[in-house]
Amino acid sequence: CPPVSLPEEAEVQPSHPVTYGRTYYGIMFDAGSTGTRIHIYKFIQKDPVGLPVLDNEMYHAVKPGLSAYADMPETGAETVRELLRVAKKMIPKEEWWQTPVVLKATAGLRLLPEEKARALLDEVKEVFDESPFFVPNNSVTIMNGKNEGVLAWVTVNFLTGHLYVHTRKTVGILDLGGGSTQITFLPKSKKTVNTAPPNYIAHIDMFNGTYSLYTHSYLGNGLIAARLATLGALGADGLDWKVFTSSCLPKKYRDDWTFGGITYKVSGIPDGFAGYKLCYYEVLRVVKGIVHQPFEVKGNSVFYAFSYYYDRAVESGLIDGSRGGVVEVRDFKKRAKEVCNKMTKYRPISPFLCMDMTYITVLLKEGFGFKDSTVLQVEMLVVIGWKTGIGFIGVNHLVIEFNQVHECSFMYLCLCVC
Ligand SMILES: Nc1ncnc2c1ncn2[C@@H]1O[C@H](COP(=O)(O)OP(=O)(O)O)[C@@H](O)[C@H]1O
Repeated sequence: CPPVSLPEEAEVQPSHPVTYGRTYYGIMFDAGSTGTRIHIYKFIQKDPVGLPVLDNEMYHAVKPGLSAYADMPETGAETVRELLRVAKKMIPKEEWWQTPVVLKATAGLRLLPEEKARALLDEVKEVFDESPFFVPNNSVTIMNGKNEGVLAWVTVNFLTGHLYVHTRKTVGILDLGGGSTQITFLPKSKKTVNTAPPNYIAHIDMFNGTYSLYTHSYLGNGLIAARLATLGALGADGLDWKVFTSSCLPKKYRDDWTFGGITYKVSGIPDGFAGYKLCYYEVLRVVKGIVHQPFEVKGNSVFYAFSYYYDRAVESGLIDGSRGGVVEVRDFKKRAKEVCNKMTKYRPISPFLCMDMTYITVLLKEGFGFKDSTVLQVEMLVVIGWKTGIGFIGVNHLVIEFNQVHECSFMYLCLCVC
């Protein structure tokens, strides 16, 4: 039973290879804060007037992300070169020259000083230029947070069958990355739009209409960046000797922990206290006064939550990893309390599980202002190319054509590899 319903007009393509028609390939890199991922697509154009459809996707990932190489941009770009080797193996040689290669970086590079991010992008561009693939203009860029949120919204609403002409009933999205977190939904009430900071409203053109979405990307509020902020390690000096402590960590825990290429000494508070309550107040500082509460979020909208919401919900046993599941905000809170108050039991999973679960709880409740009873659909979004909108998306094992919405004028949706 697929976890999402199909759009009414959607036609699911059989997964067996189609052997006729013209074949195209496309390469998309998702340069996230915690890893760099390559998606290699094979498209087949069945008839000369139609859009190409997805026949196959190949995926490969490396850790850490590009931002870990902030001081060694050439080494960072080498990770991209390695991944391009995979593409060379997968794509027939005679197709290389017309296979576009694109890289979109997200929060990891947004968090770096501009000149360091620039150096990384330049090195990657050089690797692209040296490759036999087709390098379109602006093929190596940082995607802005607004587009990241909007694309995720388009993706999930397409998959859940909410994207059609005159659509009104849609679902919201909550994406928790390593460096940033995004919230996007289509407000039902005017008050949500009028009370939001103006730059939180994105106007998108779809199906010859304009939709005003509430969307924001909070840079530094991704799960891993929030750990640093909770520990007070964000932008700190004296990293050689300082030990960053937290009551969200097991008392006897002490280790080196690396994020974004920087290593931090972190520990619990050996002769102090650990547990949910103290942890709650520690992580509250990372959220309070930073995250805006949209007027409407207290209502009954449906939200899909993915990325680290999904990862942690699975790890803490809230949902089944193969199916995803429906949870209420209070379930995250209940599980956070349990994990924090029984840290030794959960330590083998991750010493950070208490901090992470508490952060998720605080972000949802104190940050966005969700009620305990708000229902979240927590899914693994195996998104194929959502960041470039190349056009095909899958949730769990379901892969759907995206190109029936091509009549829209939304640029990402309309971008196709041809
Ligand atoms: N192809 C993918 N399919 C499903 N989840 C993914 C994929 N790529 C990344 N993720 C999830 O995204 C999260 C990490 O986000 P990341 O992209 O590294 O951070 P950011 O968006 O803040 O730069 C993790 O929860 C990871 O499981």
